[in-house]
Amino acid sequence: MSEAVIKLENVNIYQGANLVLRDVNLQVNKGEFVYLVGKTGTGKSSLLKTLYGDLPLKEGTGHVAGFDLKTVTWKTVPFLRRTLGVVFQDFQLLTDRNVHENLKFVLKATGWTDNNLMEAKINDVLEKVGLKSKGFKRPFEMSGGEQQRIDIARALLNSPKLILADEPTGNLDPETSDEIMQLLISISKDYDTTIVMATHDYLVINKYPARILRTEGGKIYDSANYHPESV
Ligand SMILES: Nc1ncnc2c1ncn2[C@@H]1O[C@H](COP(=O)(O)OP(=O)(O)OP(=O)(O)O)[C@@H](O)[C@H]1O
Repeated sequence: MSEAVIKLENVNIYQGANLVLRDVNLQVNKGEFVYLVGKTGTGKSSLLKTLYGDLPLKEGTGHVAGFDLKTVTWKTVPFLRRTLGVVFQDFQLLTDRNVHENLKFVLKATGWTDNNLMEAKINDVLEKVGLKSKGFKRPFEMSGGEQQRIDIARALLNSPKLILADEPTGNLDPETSDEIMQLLISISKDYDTTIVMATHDYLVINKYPARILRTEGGKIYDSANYHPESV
């Protein structure tokens, strides 16, 4: 049987008093790659924030990577975040440290203490993203595509079950976007990692077709529920 990494039932998502998405029922399984599309302001980021515990779940039930979103508090949210990797459009790397130091900072902040294990892990993730020789560089000495790879390397540090990516190709040229997509897809395949990727990039979606969640008019439409033969 497929293992659910995300399961939302009858969820209503609010920003303040505003109901942004209503009656969300969604299951995403281990190793699945899913796009999240929709016009600006229709709730893509709000959904992602709910999944990583940045927006509290007020109505409905939700489970992410084994965590019950209803019971996640400010005390337990760091544990949820450790089982997730989050990748943003703007890379959010520390500019005063080189790549290696950026990655080590995250490992220490998430409870790693053994220096040898940390070094091995940093090597591992840099190799996966194809930047093994760039550990000494600072973020501003790297191209946008390289910075995005580092951001992905950072997301991989704690071997996440789920990666949430908010427009990871948003600032990149088509060729570099393509390379980042190939990297994300290979991560999903090689590590059986579930990936949910918010994007406006239809070039990417057409080239790498996958299940699509679309936010529109306060609802989520799921291509997995679309069966033309039953219409
Ligand atoms: N911090 C906030 N406080 C109040 N309302 C917010 C907040 N963040 C977003 N909203 C509102 O919630 C709705 C959904 O926003 P959200 O950022 O989830 O959309 P989005 O689909 O991710 O948009 P984009 O494609 O521009 O990133 C919008 O009406 C927005 O104005």
